[in-house]
Amino acid sequence: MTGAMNLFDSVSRQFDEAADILGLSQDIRELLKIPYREITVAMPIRMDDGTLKVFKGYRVQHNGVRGPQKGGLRFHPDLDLDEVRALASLMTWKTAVVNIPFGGAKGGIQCDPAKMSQHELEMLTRRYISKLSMVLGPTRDVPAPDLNTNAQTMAWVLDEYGRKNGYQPACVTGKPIELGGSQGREAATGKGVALCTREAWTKVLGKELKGARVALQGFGNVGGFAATFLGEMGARVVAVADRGGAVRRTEGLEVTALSDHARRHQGTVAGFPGGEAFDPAEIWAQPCDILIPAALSGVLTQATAPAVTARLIVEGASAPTTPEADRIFRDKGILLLPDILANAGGVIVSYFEWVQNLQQLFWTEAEVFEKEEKILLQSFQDVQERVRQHGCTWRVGALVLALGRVTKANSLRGW
Ligand SMILES: NC(=O)C1=CN([C@@H]2O[C@H](COP(=O)(O)OP(=O)(O)OC[C@H]3O[C@@H](n4cnc5c(N)ncnc54)[C@H](O)[C@@H]3O)[C@@H](O)[C@H]2O)C=CC1
Ligand SMILES: O=C(O)CCC(=O)C(=O)O
Repeated sequence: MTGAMNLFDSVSRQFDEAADILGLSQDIRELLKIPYREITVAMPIRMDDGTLKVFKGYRVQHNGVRGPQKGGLRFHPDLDLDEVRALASLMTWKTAVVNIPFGGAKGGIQCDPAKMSQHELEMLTRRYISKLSMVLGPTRDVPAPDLNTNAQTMAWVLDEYGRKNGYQPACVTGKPIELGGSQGREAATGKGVALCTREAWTKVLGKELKGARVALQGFGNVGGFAATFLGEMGARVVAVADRGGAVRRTEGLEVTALSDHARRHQGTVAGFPGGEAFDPAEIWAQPCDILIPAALSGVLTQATAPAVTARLIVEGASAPTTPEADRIFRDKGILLLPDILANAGGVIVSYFEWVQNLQQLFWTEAEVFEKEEKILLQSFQDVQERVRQHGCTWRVGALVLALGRVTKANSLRGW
């Protein structure tokens, strides 16, 4: 989805920039780049109309030197092994940036959930987990929600894993509260995006958040909650695009009404009466101060980046920016907060969910949000320190921090 360069090459290029700063040797680079394990599974499913369809699923466990491997499960028609590999490596760096005791993994199924029934999705999720359960588990690899998956999907994961292994709620995070999920996990990623946006906008750029114009691609779990929290902080959400359409309003969209509309219209903002419709492909050119990609990978490219007028970009999505677009933003003086910091709120609260499950404890939402903010703000400062020290971008600064922690763990283990 990144054009000429595949996503893993693109992520590897970013890795090399940070590895150069740290002076990492070729063998250590190889050790850190090559995933521990990559699995492809074929899943035959009897569809509701009686036909048999074979789906492809993937799980890449990139690195487990700092703890069990951790990362989401995504459903998308264009998903392939290369994309999952790239996203798995980003999880290793993300858990290291925020210093939680996990490695990195990612998985998914090549399917279009918009064209499938709940029953078909349940069968497919169960088949996927049944094929992979021997490499999953609370101390091995712990899945979570990602693009087009949610708490219900994680409930099926819990149930299917439990068939072979007994009831182990810590085997998956992002579960419904009723099944041992954590308060605050659903909103956690969007909350983290909003907190990072606030820190960068007010403390790094020295601007007022009240009235600042925000445009978002994606209004699902990440984009929807990010918009809600930023609205509460006084920002103006002026444009939102999703798979179904796009709406804008210079004076600011009413975010609560927009969320209600999306809930009642198959998750899309299309047709919202409180704004003007526009072509979703035009989202990057919308006049705004803060731009938040919160949907797909590889969407900010050499072709789309020149149109961006924002002063700050906050990556809610995983890997939305290609290296070419990164360069364009740097040259234009646009500050970009990378995914491995900006959207880490989700995995931070997944860590809290795992901890609560292992201890059979339940924390309140206020406790969860307070702890999330503490870790995220510390990580923000840690990255900022690397940026100052090396005069680099925030992406490279975050990677320098992460690679430092992972290589240290490697060497302590004797590698
Ligand atoms: N859910 C989580 O906790 C985390 C998610 N992320 C990342 O955030 C991104 C979004 O994930 P979620 O919000 O969980 O997914 P979601 O499935 O809840 O929402 C996805 C949103 O993207 C929109 N979208 C899909 N295709 C589109 C297209 N072609 N053009 C424009 N919009 C499109 C959908 O309409 C929807 O609004 C992904 O890149 C994911 O990796 C990162 C960290 C954690
Ligand atoms: O909550 C988690 O474990 C990981 C979510 C995820 O896939 C991500 O942060 O990109």
